[in-house]
Amino acid sequence: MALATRLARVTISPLFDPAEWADAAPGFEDITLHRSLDGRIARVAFDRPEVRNAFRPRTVDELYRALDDVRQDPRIGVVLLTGNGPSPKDGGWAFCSGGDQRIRGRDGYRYAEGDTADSIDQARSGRLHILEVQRLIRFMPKVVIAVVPGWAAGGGHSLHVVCDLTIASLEHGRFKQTDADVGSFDAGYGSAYMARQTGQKFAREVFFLAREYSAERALQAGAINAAVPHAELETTALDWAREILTKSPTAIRMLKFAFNAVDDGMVGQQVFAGEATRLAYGTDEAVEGRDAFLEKREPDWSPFPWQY
Ligand SMILES: CC(C)(COP(=O)(O)OP(=O)(O)OC[C@H]1O[C@@H](n2cnc3c(N)ncnc32)[C@H](O)[C@@H]1OP(=O)(O)O)[C@@H](O)C(=O)NCCC(=O)NCCSC(=O)CCC(=O)c1ccccc1C(=O)O
Repeated sequence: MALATRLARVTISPLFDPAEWADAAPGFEDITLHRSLDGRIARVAFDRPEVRNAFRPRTVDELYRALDDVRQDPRIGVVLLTGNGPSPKDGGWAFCSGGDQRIRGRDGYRYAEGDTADSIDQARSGRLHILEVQRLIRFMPKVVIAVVPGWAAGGGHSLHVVCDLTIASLEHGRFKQTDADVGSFDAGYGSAYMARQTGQKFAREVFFLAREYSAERALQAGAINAAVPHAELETTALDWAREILTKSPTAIRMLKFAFNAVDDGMVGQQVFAGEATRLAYGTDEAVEGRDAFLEKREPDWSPFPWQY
């Protein structure tokens, strides 16, 4: 979007309550990142409403940086992933409409100075690193809530699927898996994990027919957690986030990785096991093993029974 148009937008979204959030993190062009005033909730938002929040490589780079930043912030327990809006062009709302088709090349999505194919940087190869963002969401030990104010389409649909929870606007939330319309296919979490959530028949319908579904229909299918009045979307998401923050961080972390493990194969086991090992390091028994090594003596396991 041209700088003048960006400056002309006085609020990033009517759903965004400035009283809840500290100043935006600087340095991003295609997304916004805010932390709640108490620093415990992050709001990461696509900020390309004029193209239904489609992502280009720069968007994905920024999204990865923002999510990794909040992943490493020990104060943050919940991340709201959403889309700013509405579109200044036609008032339409979007969570995300997937890869920006204007700069899609034969080897993935291309870096470009401007918005269109004529400004593609020929020196850089195409990317499909939204999949890296999917993995970051999947493996971060925090709850990620997709807050869907409008369209979740294509790769944007996949992103909502991979988030831990989804809350959508009753009036404007729309779900459409357009991959097969544009010769793309998310053969990973976007499809297989969706089938886990809703069952094979509905997931195959969503992908094979690429129809449009309302938030109410998505709720009925078990694809989302809640459909709420548009004006209450972000306040509801904040309420859910604050409720989650009343829980034990360790319990939530272990639960997320336990939910993941069954579908993530040995990587899922590894992630869960890594957290279990860290917990075990906190015991006197593990401390004895470390100390014995450092003191060049045999470990004394006698104080530690073979628990059952
Ligand atoms: C989202 C729509 C259904 C919304 O329809 P509507 O409300 O009628 O709005 P439009 O008039 O169509 O759109 C307004 C405006 O936005 C432009 N636009 C919308 N989406 C895109 C987009 N994705 N890229 C570029 N531009 C977009 C649109 O052209 C209009 O511009 P004007 O200049 O005003 O005319 C509808 O817009 C729609 O269907 N959009 C396309 C959705 C789509 O097909 N997305 C790409 C799917 S493939 C993908 O996402 C990447 C692949 C990928 O990520 C992936 C690949 C492999 C494994 C995993 C993945 C993964 O999914 O993560």
